Amino acid sequence: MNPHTSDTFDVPAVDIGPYVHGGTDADRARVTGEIDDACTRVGFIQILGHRIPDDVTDGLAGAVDDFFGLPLDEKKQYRVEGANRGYSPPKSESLSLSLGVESASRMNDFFEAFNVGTEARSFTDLDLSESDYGINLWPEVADFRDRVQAYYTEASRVAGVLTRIFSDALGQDPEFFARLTDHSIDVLRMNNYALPEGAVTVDGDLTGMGEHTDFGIVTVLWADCVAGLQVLGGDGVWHDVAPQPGALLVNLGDLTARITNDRWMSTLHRVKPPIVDGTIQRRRSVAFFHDGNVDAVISTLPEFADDECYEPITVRDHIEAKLAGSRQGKANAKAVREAARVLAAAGKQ
Ligand SMILES: O=C(O)CCC(=O)C(=O)O
Ligand SMILES: [Fe+2]
Repeated sequence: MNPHTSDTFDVPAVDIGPYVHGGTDADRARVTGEIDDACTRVGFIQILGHRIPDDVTDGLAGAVDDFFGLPLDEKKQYRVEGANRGYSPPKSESLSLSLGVESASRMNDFFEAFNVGTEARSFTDLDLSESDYGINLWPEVADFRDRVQAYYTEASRVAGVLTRIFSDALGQDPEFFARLTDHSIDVLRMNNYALPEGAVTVDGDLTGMGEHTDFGIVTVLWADCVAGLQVLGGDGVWHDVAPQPGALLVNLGDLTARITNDRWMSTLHRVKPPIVDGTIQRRRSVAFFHDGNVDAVISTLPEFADDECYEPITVRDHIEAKLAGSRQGKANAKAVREAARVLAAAGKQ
């Protein structure tokens, strides 16, 4: 364990079963109370009772292995310029710039990723632009598409259950989040943290994935059991976090923090995979980002508003500013609150 992290950090576990397969009002009230507590204190939750079948997650992990096992030159054929889709090679992104923290003069994150997501054309009754959503590019890897889509469907279902719980936990009408997400920009990002033996010196700046907050409403994260994910606690210290057996890690994104004026937390996190005998231990994760309708205006609910409220913003404008940071190196000047938290923690690393 990193000497500057601590094992006393608790990511609360919540069994959402009563919202997945039914339960009494009291069971549901227990779930909303626990979710409210976890979102208020931590912003990360271990979710149990999600009922994603093991064979679906096994299929996802196999698809991830098959794709990232391809030679780099082959993977690079799946790059898509200008859209949040396809392959991102190591060191093509710098997540800390999505926060406007000026730590980087080059792209420092060594993760490689493959993104798929919701396409505008799947909403046949709406006039949406593919430039806001993106067209998927599927690699020529046997059964990749079927295996990834099977998991995508499940992750999307779980995100829907979570936002239903959020509506109740925030005392809103049950359809509050459904209205913001009925043509949501959703992206599934498969991450692989691995560099060939001897290929790299992990110096001060190079990192698995730089510190960031997630951009949207909620993220559903599957990760293998290799250490590396670190979460910034309320104590200003980075803590190691791994999923419990059978659990998915869920964290809130910036848009939910805006809706609640930071009563619920969009928590900073980063990935530093362990280095054993000079080699980075391979780690895999798959994040399902549920970001909301491109044209939804995200405003703070009146009951959480105060003098320092966030300005209303469309999902489109918010996501564009964040991606311009991580992908194009344009520091996001609007992430003032998140950047301040990273800088405050810097002295404690
Ligand atoms: O790899 C992980 O555990 C986290 C990945 C992550 O934070 C992200 O993709 O936004
Ligand atoms: Fe993240």
